[in-house]
Amino acid sequence: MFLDQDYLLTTDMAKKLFHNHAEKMPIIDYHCHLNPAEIYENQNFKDLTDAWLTDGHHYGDHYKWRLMRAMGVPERLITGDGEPYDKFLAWADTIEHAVGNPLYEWTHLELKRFFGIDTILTVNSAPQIWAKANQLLATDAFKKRNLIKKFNVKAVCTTDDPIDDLHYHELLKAQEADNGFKVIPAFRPDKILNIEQATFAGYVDQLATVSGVPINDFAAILTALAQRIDYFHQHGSRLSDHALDLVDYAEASATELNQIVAKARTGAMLMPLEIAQYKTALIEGLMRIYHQKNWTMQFHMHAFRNLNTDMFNQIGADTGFDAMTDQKVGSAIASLFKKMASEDAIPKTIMYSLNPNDWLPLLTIMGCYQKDVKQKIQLGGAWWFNDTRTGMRQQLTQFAEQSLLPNFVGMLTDSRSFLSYPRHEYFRRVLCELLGEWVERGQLPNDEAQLGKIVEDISYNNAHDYFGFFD
Ligand SMILES: O=C(O)[C@@H](O)[C@H](O)[C@H](O)C(=O)CO
Repeated sequence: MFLDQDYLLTTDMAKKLFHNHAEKMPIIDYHCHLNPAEIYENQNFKDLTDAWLTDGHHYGDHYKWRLMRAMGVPERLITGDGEPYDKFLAWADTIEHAVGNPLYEWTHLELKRFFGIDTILTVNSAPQIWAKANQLLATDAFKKRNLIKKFNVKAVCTTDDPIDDLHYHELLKAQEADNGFKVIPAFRPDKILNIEQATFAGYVDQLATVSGVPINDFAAILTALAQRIDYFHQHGSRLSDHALDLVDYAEASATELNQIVAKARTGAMLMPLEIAQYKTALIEGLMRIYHQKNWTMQFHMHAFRNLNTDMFNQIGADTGFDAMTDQKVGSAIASLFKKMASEDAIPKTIMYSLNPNDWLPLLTIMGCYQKDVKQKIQLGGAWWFNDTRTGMRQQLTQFAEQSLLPNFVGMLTDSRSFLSYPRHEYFRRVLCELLGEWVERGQLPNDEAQLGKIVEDISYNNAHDYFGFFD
């Protein structure tokens, strides 16, 4: 039956693995886009539209927005100034047509798990669901921090700019014992990496001011970033994240790098080679620092961002107008890791690619550099457009076929919504379903104890041990 207790659990072993092992495990959500200020302010959502579709801070769920556009919903009812109930009704109409899309299951899982609503969301059922959900959203139990607590979340990693003062992380640290979960900043230096962006010159000046490091050459950029990494480390950070939309590798001398930085700071257009040389050197410099501090580095690769120029100009980035690129990744990543391995300066690394065709090349390259730490280098969970049962099964299967799946640090929400924690349940069900199938085919022993330990480790224990957030 739809989303019943054995949903996705197609074998006896799958049922045992989920109900006896996965279900009880806490959550470490090590990559998301929740706003730390919103976590600290701990308000209630105004209504289900505020919680699901947009919270006014432009932190809305663009996964939903994308589907609404496919339904022909006018933009005013998506990111515009439409009435909240009209936006919700448009979402109800959209979700009726989202069969086979994970958002159909996620939406109804969220209604079940947060609100106790088993009714299927349709245009006809929308009024009653709107009324019941909004009534609950107004209660203390639905304050934003309580939504996190409800799912036994032990750590939330936000995505933060190097010049952020982490003020809200400091305030939340003081309340950590009461909250029962950590809010940990992840160091996301996209703005200093993206030298081709018009914002680069101004951002370098901001970085110099915040770090107190005068920046007159390339080396000073890394010195300033090292200072900010220390600041993040003092605030509990142990994790960085890089959006590498294109992945190129090109070496350069110190003189060439200084010339590239100087040229970029004038606002001049750079050549592709210059961009690749700068980004290669910056990533290498950061890898040395991360390795020295025992941090984990994440690469989010091959997003084709902001493909609708008109909409980007109107409502900005991360609004549902992205895709995946088909650039080949292997040679650049192999060159980078070969260079850094020669210096023994590869940090713990999790690599995600938006294009699943990259996963096998990446897994084979990772196998060349595993060292010292259990599963030091990992293929990241099925990301964004791959955050589906199909994508998860492929990522888990290829991870297992090329390396050691029991060492995987598991899933993350990567979400802007406080209601997304059932995505961990969805992932854990897919994992248990897959392991159960392997047992049924005789590929694995029918050993609940052995497989149950693996499920508990992938669900929580591996992330706890790998990231060092609790050390
Ligand atoms: O971290 C990223 O670059 C992506 O996750 C990006 O933020 C995207 O908007 C997203 O949230 C996909 O889930």
